Amino acid sequence: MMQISPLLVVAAALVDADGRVLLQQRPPHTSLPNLWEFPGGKVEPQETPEAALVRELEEELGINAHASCLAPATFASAPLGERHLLLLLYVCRKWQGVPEARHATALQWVRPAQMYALDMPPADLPLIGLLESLI
Ligand SMILES: Nc1nc2c([nH]c(=O)n2[C@H]2C[C@H](O)[C@@H](COP(=O)(O)OP(=O)(O)OP(=O)(O)O)O2)c(=O)[nH]1
Repeated sequence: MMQISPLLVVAAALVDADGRVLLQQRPPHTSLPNLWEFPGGKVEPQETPEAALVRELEEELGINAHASCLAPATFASAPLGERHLLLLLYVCRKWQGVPEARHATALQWVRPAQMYALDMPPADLPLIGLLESLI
């Protein structure tokens, strides 16, 4: 039987007071170039998912979120090249600081319904519907 090692990734739907969600654009020379994604990244060994997301939000956006403000929302399970992606999506409405694009090419705040018109990773598409009903 083929061995598949799942890749565990955590990501956040940061929601502002107007019900808009922050997306960041992946740089051109990465995998999934130029696509709009939820901020986040891989969970390192020995790290809880929440600690990983707190770390990624600080590294990628320079904001501080408390683990207790990360509400598990939904997940995606999808093939990703040779791997299999498990993407845990949290909703976060409270953080400190103003997000700045430290890794991404650009940031934008969008309503969930607007996400259908953006180029997002295929794994993210099933997540949009839930955000529409949640936010
Ligand atoms: N952060 C994030 N990653 C996503 C989303 N959708 C999706 O398929 N991914 C994938 C892209 C990457 O393969 C992986 C996230 O890990 P990453 O961004 O740290 O990985 P990477 O391969 O770009 O970077 P590297 O650390 O390997 O250089 O999950 C999403 O909405 N947000």
